[in-house]
Amino acid sequence: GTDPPDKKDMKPSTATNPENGLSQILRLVLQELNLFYSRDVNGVCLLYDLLHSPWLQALLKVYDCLQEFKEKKLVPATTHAQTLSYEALLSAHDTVAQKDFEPLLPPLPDNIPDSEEAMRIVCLVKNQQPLGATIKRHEMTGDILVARVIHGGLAERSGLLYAGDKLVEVNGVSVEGLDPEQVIHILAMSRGTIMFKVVPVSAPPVNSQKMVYVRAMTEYWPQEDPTIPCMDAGLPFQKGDILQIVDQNDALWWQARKISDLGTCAGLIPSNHLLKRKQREFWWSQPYQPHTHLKSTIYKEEFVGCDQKFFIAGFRRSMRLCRRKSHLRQQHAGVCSASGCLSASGAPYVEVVRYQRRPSDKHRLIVLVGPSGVGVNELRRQLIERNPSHFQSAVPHTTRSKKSYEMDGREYHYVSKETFESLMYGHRMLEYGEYKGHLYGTSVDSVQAVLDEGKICVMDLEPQGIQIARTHELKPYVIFIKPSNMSCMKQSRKNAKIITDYFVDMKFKDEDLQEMEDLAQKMETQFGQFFDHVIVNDNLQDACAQLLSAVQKAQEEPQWVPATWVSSDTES
Ligand SMILES: Nc1ncnc2c1ncn2[C@@H]1O[C@H](COP(=O)(O)OP(=O)(O)OP(=O)(O)O)[C@@H](O)[C@H]1O
Repeated sequence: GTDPPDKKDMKPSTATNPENGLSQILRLVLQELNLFYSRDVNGVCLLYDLLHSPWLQALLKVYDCLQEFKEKKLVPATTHAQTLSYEALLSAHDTVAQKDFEPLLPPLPDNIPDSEEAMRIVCLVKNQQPLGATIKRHEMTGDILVARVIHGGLAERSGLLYAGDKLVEVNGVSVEGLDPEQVIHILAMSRGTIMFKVVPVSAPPVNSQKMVYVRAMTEYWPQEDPTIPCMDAGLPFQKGDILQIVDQNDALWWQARKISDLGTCAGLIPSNHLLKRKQREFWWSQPYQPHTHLKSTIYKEEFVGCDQKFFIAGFRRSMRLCRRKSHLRQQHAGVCSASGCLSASGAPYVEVVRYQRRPSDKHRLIVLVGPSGVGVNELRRQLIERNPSHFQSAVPHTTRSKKSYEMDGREYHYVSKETFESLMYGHRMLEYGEYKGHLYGTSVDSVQAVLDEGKICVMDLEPQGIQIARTHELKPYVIFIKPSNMSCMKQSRKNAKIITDYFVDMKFKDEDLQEMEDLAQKMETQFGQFFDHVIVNDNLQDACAQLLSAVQKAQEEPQWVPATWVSSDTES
């Protein structure tokens, strides 16, 4: 026949690629044999089958691999391994591979009753984590029942314990007549394998609900809630946390995980209904505390930013003072309850979905919120200044008359009181207030006008206005500008001046900084659930860079938004 493949072909670089070497040769031989096979040459079929056999191919691959390692100078991992040969390694591998590492379970007890099918023996191997099930005593029968099985816990993963199963024995000890605490004690004392004898619940609960994600509009601390069925199983959360609700079977206690911690076992949280009830009870239990007036004497000058045409709108002194005044009024009136502001509907949880803005969608409104003097306007100004053709403020409305140097639609939209009020009562004003006998405010339409131009509208809003802005048409992304700690603020605001009503620039006093810190804390407590992002404004440059990056992410990356914002888009 044909010449064997020459030596050069037979010595391919096995050291670099074990796919070559002998396997390569085998492939070549097979190719050639294929020619004979089709011509039906005697004995060729036999040889063909032999060379095709999987064991020979596998053997050759092993040989190639060994050859590759033979050429390398292998360094033993430990001194003990120095004397190991390949054979010893392979034999060790085989011994380990053949071993059964499943836990050795104790034999089933002999005294299983006749009604055997009514009992289930469940063996769980306890490790560091909790068993992930809670128990309770049946009020009438006194039976110890599995109250709930926590998602992602050991019991749930075993698939052998269900809520409603009746516990008969734990590690051979009858639980009849015992308190749940005594059973817990037995469990706590047990190590390794725990054997439960249970009477299975007749119809194990099926969780047919779809998994939902919610934003917590309030905070919850299981340690402070004496009504939680099992404190250790509770999931604490803060305002604004995104939770994955995995089980809503119980009307009072749901099971949830934080999206920042999805790998863990779920925890108990009060259901929507229960949490609402708790908040009502808390609210009524609070003694009446009139809100203290926030003394704020920092007033800014009328002509700030007047010479810089692109950010004239929304930076004017009257507008800012009016905004501040309205904030003080609302604080004084106690618009938000002591238990904190919830969503517009008062729901403690709001269903959310991931929203990714498509390039054809309008930009999301960027709302900056922060205590007076923290630098909201400074940051907004710097952002717009960076790229005025991309970022813009909304032009506010006012009922005051236009000054000679002003232009309608540039500094303000100058409108009559009637027009202003019709916008107000028609819920077209995101914020409004009165200053020196005139009305000032920013309308939804002004914001829309910026968005319609394909720009990003950046506005400064008092926190009370956030809820009004939270609509599917604006899809606001709220950034909280927060002061850093007092000592840092003293340092960073050393040369900063605040413009007062008296046309004299003044340095920040310690009281101003303290007031800012207190107000920031109040804002976070009352409105933290609405904040999509928080920036600490210590170093101005850093804060500007963070703002730019947050604004870009808000527009380009998926974000959690209320589900209604997205479903309204689909419907319209
Ligand atoms: N990180 C910072 N470092 C130093 N100075 C700052 C910083 N941020 C802001 N400032 C200065 O602090 C002063 C107050 O800031 P700004 O006018 O932006 O306050 P504001 O939050 O808009 O308050 P208001 O509600 O009174 O309008 C300004 O002079 C500003 O330049």
